[in-house]
Amino acid sequence: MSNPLSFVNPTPDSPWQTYLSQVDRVLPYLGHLARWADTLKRPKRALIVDVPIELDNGTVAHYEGYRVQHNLSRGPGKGGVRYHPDVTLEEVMALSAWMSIKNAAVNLPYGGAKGGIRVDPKQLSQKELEKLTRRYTSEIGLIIGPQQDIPAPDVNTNAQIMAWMMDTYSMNTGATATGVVTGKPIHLGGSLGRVKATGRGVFVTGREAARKLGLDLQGARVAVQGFGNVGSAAAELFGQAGAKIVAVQDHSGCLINTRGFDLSELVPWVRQHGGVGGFPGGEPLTAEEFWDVDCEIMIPAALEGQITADRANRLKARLVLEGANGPTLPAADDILAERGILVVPDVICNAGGVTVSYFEWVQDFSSFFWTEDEINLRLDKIMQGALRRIWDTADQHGVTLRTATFAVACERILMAREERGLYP
Ligand SMILES: NC(=O)C1=CN([C@@H]2O[C@H](COP(=O)(O)OP(=O)(O)OC[C@H]3O[C@@H](n4cnc5c(N)ncnc54)[C@H](OP(=O)(O)O)[C@@H]3O)[C@@H](O)[C@H]2O)C=CC1
Ligand SMILES: O=C(O)CCC(=O)C(=O)O
Repeated sequence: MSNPLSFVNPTPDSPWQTYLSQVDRVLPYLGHLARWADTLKRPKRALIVDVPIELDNGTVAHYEGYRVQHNLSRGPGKGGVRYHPDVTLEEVMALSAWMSIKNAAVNLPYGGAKGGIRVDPKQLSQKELEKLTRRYTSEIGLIIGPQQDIPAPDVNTNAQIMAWMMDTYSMNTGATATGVVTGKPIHLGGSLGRVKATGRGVFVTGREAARKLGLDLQGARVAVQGFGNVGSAAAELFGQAGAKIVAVQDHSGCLINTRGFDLSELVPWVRQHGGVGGFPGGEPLTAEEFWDVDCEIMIPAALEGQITADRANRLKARLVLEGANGPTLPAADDILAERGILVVPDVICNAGGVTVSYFEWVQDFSSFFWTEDEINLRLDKIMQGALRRIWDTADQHGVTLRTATFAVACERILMAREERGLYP
């Protein structure tokens, strides 16, 4: 059970505890900035809101919603909104903190924020989902805005939900504010390339990491957990590069196909049926067997805490690409490092989404829109440059890519904190 009233006493094995232990590991590399490190260990601001809606059957239901702004030293808050029955304040705190690190690692002019509602959206009608989104947006309207904090999609949220958020915020403030959220539909100020951007970033960082390992993507076997926005887009790009997607898993099922799935059939199947379960082009596996699959690349692209110590000991992959936020527990991280399995951490691996969100925000301000080629080229360049800098830091200190990413990012955040000073 989470302890929502304390920033400093995390629930064991919670995402917030994982994040705090990742910060502790970077302290030796922060030099004089380490004196500011406690700034990173508590969010700047955490808002809990009650979201009441009238259901289609006439009853009133209350949902708990959150928006946490972890750090705003480098710019407005930025980060997605998650709808999931397991969302807690502690989880949103961790997700917002990872956004601070991620945005700084890629050198975007943002702080870190994240939001969520504890709800199973699959139980709601489209009308109820719209009411929930609009009420939540009004409640967090106190702290969001194009220059304050800019939400975006995350698990179980999408362009339609961003459109409702943008419309609600605009109605409440009296002017259309396209820059208040990113990940919008294209004709409402959305950016080309945003839907697949996170998966593209996973692919770009994965391709660079594979090159370093001397791992040929042609014929490489890839396992993907979570076949939603991130997992499916990454799978398609690896497929196009000649890799074989040999195992996929989500809540609806877990499948293996050692010859490689036909993605031109699997992707539409998932769109139509809501999950991989029942897809005829593969053999069923148990959820636990997924972690034993023979593969070169493992892409966790679902939720936090999936790679436990036990699973880390069993993993066959040479390369783990963290499409999800926080998929690896700290003990598992150590085991993977000892076993020589390279992990490209979430805070750089899945930064492609927020990078194209940044492009969207910039395009909205200038009302001048770029082509998809321009977006993908700029994304590739930024991701490759950020990864190169992180790799140099890892080599310099002899640390993992995760600690190196934290070192680069925390230095940028704390330098901004120091230069801005403490007093109003
Ligand atoms: N969207 C984005 O731009 C970004 C997302 N991320 C991160 O990527 C991850 C996935 O997000 P996204 O693809 O957007 O979300 P989606 O809602 O599009 O997809 C989530 C996927 O994960 C699956 N899933 C959820 N829980 C489990 C579980 N316990 N075991 C197996 N599969 C599970 C879902 O399956 P089912 O529907 O069956 O539950 C679904 O396939 C999250 O960690 C998110 O924070 C990171 C950066 C940006
Ligand atoms: O696009 C964004 O602003 C944020 C995406 C996000 O939530 C994430 O990177 O985890």
